[in-house]
Amino acid sequence: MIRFENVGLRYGMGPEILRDISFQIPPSSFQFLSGPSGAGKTTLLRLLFMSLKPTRGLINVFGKDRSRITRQELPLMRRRIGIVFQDFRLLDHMTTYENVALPLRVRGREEASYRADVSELLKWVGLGERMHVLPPVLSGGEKQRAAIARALIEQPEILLADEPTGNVDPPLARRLLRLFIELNRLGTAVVIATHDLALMDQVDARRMILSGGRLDIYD
Ligand SMILES: Nc1ncnc2c1ncn2[C@@H]1O[C@H](COP(=O)(O)OP(=O)(O)OP(=O)(O)O)[C@@H](O)[C@H]1O
Repeated sequence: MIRFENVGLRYGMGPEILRDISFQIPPSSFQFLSGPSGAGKTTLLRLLFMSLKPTRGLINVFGKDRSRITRQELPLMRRRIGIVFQDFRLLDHMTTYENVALPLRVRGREEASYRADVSELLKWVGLGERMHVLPPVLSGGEKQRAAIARALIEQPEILLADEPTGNVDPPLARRLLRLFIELNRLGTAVVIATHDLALMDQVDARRMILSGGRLDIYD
């Protein structure tokens, strides 16, 4: 589904943050991406989401060579990838419901065609009662779940989540993890960047560990 071959990345003239990174994300797989702070987890997620280009190596996304994907093709490809950013990136002047529905609205879909889907998804992440409030009044965990719902509304084939349990207490972290596992059971590939060892210990999943610019994989 996504394949990296000897990928390297440096920002500007800086040092190489990622070096000779090779791995595959198979369809319907579940993996954690871990490593110390500054190891390059967010950078690797950005390469997966195609918001960064590698400085060397090959990246193949859904059968296409990344270097041949045009700017025009990118939005369509990205629709197949859901991403939850570390800082959520919710729009404060729109309700939770509107935030989640936004990707569909942008595509010109009629509200009547998606209203039930958005409501159902918000109920699934436990925000049924918070649908019509603005993000500033949501708790950190609620914002996190709203961001997850927005990433899932277009039924992506792969979900990338950057420290999704970073701002929540352990019971909520377990609940979010159950949500990701359930999503994975339904067929979505999941990549969770985290340095929460306790979280990783709860699932027997593949671990991709970044350190010193290199990636080690433990299946
Ligand atoms: N836009 C940028 N320009 C220059 N350097 C950057 C940029 N973004 C990240 N870096 C550097 O790249 C390295 C990796 O950063 P990255 O955010 O990918 O690490 P991380 O593993 O996600 O860290 P954390 O766990 O703290 O979120 C760091 O040294 C960081 O300072």
